[in-house]
Amino acid sequence: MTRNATILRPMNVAGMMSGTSADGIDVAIVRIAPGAKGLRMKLLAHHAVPFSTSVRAAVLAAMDAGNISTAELARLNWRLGIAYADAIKATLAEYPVKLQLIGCHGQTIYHQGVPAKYAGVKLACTWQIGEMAMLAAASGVPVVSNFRPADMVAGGQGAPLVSLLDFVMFRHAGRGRVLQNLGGIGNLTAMPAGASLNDLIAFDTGPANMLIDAVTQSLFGKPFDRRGAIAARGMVLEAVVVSALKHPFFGRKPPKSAGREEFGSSFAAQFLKQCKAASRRPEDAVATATALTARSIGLAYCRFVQDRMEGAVDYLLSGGGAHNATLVEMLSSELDPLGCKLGTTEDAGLPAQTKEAAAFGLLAYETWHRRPGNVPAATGAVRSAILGEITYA
Ligand SMILES: Nc1ncnc2c1ncn2[C@@H]1O[C@H](COP(=O)(O)OP(=O)(O)OP(=O)(O)O)[C@@H](O)[C@H]1O
Ligand SMILES: CC(=O)N[C@H]1[C@@H]2OC[C@@H](O2)[C@@H](O)[C@@H]1O[C@H](C)C(=O)O
Repeated sequence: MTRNATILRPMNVAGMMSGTSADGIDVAIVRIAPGAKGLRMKLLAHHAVPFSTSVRAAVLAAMDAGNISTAELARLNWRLGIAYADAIKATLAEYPVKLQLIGCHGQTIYHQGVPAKYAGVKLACTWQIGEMAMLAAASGVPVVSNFRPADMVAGGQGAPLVSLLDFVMFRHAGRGRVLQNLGGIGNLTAMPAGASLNDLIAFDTGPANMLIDAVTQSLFGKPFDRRGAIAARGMVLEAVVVSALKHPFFGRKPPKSAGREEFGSSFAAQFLKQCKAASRRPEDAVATATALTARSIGLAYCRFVQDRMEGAVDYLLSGGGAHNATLVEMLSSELDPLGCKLGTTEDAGLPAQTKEAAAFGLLAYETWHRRPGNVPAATGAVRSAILGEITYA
């Protein structure tokens, strides 16, 4: 397959995402083709491959690490390369699609979207790891990866990048739409009815499942609160929610991005301490973490989005948190009174668990055609940029 800067060709592209929850790798194979009104995308296959316990532990340790050896990072980089290679092989064994390209996000182990002083200069930085030579060799097709730095060099926060897919797949001429992903971190893309790419509002909303997972693991020894069953039995500790919402991230104006750096182990430890001081029932802590996610999203919508939307608004959820019934119910209590009709991306054609992976398929397609993939209105970049680098098979 040769690369062509001007002629867009239909392609089968696999997007691969392993996110801040560190639960595993989502693979979405999409058919992307030019159409009269822009690109058209169709989901051909989706496969989720969980990380093994040891890989998950290594990823979490690297993400929350104050201290990690270079040797450990190098090994993890290669181990993740093997995990991505295994994930694409498993997907293609189940869905034998003729692939032409892969877009692999890699695993974020550090993200600092805002410049800070380091070694005599101010810089922002981000790092997604996973040895892509493994993935290219295993799949036999070129792999686009390392999407975030080019946006940051253009003055953006390097995130969120999913906004382009939100625009391509979900914009609506007559209805406002908010796309809310509920991964480890939550993010939203808001599009007023008939919006152009420059009219988007997009930013990270704070923790989605990250805190719920940490609290559930610590108090119940389970990696997540399946369907929100534990939270449903608990009572929300209002004072703890109010205190947690004082974290400066929530009040900061977009563009903004977050990660375990803000809402990882030390935030969870402090939150748990407050919950334990307020109640002896562990399910109350899970309910309170779930309420914090819902409340922070409601507040973000009020503060940064509502003014820009007119008329009916579809609020479409995606990501693993869309399966948490208690979280969805709490979100509904926050958002219904603000005129938002809650649904999932599935209602508009893309299953909740596939959206982020599909986004990296689209971004790879754009890079392959030497077209920009960032949305400056979302990341805060001063210009658009072609994202990523290519590893050939
Ligand atoms: N059935 C379920 N019930 C409740 N929660 C669930 C369920 N399935 C998944 N989740 C939650 O979704 C999380 C994974 O979501 P997802 O894969 O969308 O996140 P991610 O891609 O790792 O994160 P990010 O989008 O921040 O990069 C799990 O850690 C869990 O908390
Ligand atoms: C640095 C990084 O990996 N950020 C992720 C993370 O997970 C969710 C949220 O924080 C989002 O900003 C981003 O991922 C999605 C795919 C994005 O860039 O749109």
